[in-house]
Amino acid sequence: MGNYDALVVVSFGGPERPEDVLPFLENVVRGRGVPRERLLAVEAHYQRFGGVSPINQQCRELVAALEGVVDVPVYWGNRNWHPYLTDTVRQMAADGVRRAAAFATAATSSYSSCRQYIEDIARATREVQDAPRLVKLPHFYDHPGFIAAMTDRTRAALDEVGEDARLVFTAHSVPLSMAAKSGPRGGAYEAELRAASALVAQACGTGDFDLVWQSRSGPPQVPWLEPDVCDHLEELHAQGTEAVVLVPIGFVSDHMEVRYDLDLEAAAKAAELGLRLARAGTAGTHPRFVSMIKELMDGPEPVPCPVDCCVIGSGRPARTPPTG
Ligand SMILES: CC1=C(CCC(=O)O)c2cc3nc(cc4[nH]c(cc5[nH]c(cc1n2)c(C)c5CCC(=O)O)c(CCC(=O)O)c4C)C(CCC(=O)O)=C3C
Ligand SMILES: [Fe+2]
Repeated sequence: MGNYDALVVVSFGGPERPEDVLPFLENVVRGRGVPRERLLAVEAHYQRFGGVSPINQQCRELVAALEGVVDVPVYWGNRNWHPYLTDTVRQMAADGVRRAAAFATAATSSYSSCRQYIEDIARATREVQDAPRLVKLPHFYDHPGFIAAMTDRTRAALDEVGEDARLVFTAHSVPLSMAAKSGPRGGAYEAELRAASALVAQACGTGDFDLVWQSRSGPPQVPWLEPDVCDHLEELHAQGTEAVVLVPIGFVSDHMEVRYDLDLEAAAKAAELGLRLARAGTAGTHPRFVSMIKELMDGPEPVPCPVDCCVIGSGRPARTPPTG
């Protein structure tokens, strides 16, 4: 059983001032072969929001909600921007924390959504003297708490746009090479997202749904998961679909990918096509999502991922296209 003396939320991080946007983006893509044009395009997304990513405020709200539910101190640290996980772990050590549960704000298996958080945790505990032990809580893509929260959000969107709407689940695209290497046997990223989507669709009374991808990055010659959400809206429109609910099943809060790529880009595409569109919320601080985190802490000690699980080559997505 749990037996933790603290909880730490481990997240992606984001800038909160215009001048921090580019340094943040450079942290995210360091060594990943993302073209400069893509970086500058994404910089413009952040600047359109005043240089403020919504993700940090959402993490603060999750921490506040957790403080009302768990009976140990709750900390928060990021991969790509302040507060950095290493600084948080240093504070935890100073506070005398010895063994903490680590909740990463990503539900699925893949290098980006799991292994990279394991590496972040390992680096932070290595860099800090007398660091507490951090135990990463297990994946939760099919946990009843996550599914209940997403079902509630999806039902609310169906109420908004009409029960006849088609359910279109979306998640962050990743390179095909990363998707293939996810989970202990490969292919887990897509399989887990499809399983979560099916559970939410079923709870909304349908077996009929699509799973599509968004926020593609990387060089154009490297293949990523498809179809893209906007292309899919065109396809649905061509087939006579009149209403769509977009469900961001691959994200746990309404951060920049959701606000920009869905609420601006996909919404503009739907308007152009004359499709009725509603976007379901993310789990955020839904009470069932928050209580799920406590349940994960109270559950059995998680079995660590196998050492080669979700590892991609040098630990990075392929930078050159496959040949042949
Ligand atoms: C699977 C996945 C998740 C879900 C799991 C999880 O949540 O962890 C996720 C979440 C997020 N991704 C985010 C932001 C970005 N992701 C980028 C780039 C990339 N994402 C990738 C994958 C994922 N990303 C990949 C394979 C890349 C290519 C570069 C690389 O191989 O690493 C870039 C670079 C610019 C660009 O888009 O090209 C940015 C700015 C934010 C914060 C948003 C905010 O600020 O509110 C969040 C929560
Ligand atoms: Fe990302």
